[in-house]
Amino acid sequence: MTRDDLFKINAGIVRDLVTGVAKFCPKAFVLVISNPVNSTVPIAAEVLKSHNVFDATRLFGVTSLDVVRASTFVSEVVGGSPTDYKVPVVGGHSGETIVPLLSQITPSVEIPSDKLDALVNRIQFGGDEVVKAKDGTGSATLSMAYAGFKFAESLLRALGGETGIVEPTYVYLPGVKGGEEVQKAVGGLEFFAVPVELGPTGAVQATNPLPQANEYEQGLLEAAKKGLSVNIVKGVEFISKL
Ligand SMILES: NC(=O)c1ccc[n+]([C@@H]2O[C@H](COP(=O)([O-])OP(=O)(O)OC[C@H]3O[C@@H](n4cnc5c(N)ncnc54)[C@H](O)[C@@H]3O)[C@@H](O)[C@H]2O)c1
Ligand SMILES: O=C(O)C[C@H](O)C(=O)O
Repeated sequence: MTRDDLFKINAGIVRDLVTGVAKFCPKAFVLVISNPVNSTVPIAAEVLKSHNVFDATRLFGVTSLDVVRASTFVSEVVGGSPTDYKVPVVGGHSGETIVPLLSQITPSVEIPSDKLDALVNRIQFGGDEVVKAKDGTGSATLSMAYAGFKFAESLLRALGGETGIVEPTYVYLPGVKGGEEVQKAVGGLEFFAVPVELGPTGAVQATNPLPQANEYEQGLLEAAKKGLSVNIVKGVEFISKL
């Protein structure tokens, strides 16, 4: 089962939960982790829009697990510990829409060219690997819990006034400061995951790491854009065609 296969079940669940948010707690911060995140976040946005309570700075798709996996798999290739590396991962949260920017790892590391394709593939399809191994009994539940906790904790710290907190997250670009620049760089897509600075009001500033992407990463981005545009339309139409 792919994340997209989950659409049929989860689209309605997310729609109904977010309808509750729109009606009863419209100022809530909504962190969507249910798959397919690429489509469930657009569904949440459409529901909130239809109730005239949409604020893009309060809606987040949780993509932290891709960054957790990326730093883990990078450390397996170059040595050290996962916590030694910060790997920007942009795009979406499924297969080829997950784009690790390995040229921007900090501290900078050299990935041997004969290991590059396999490493990128493992980062993109690590979640599918787990789903397949669990054979119908769920997904990467514990790592998802860790990723969800990590993101929620960062947001709570930022809401509490701590500064300089940046997390990767899948956001509605036109509604977040700095998002329009990213949107231009991704051919007009409305949703895309980039590192976002969190603050007392939610998403305060999206950063755009795309201009520094190398040729290899530009190729990955092209494939991601195609996949994402289909996923986003699917989410939006699920609500607009009701
Ligand atoms: N974004 C990520 O990084 C990430 C990572 C892993 C899994 N996921 C997604 O998280 C979701 C949960 O994964 P899991 O492995 O824990 O699945 P799971 O099947 O183990 O658990 C799903 C839970 O949802 C409950 N549920 C079903 N319908 C519901 C409803 N209408 N309202 C409220 N709860 C309902 C079920 O009772 C069950 O406890 C899936 O959509 C999965 O794809 C996301
Ligand atoms: O639930 C899935 O399909 C996989 C999950 O999104 C993951 O990244 O582990």
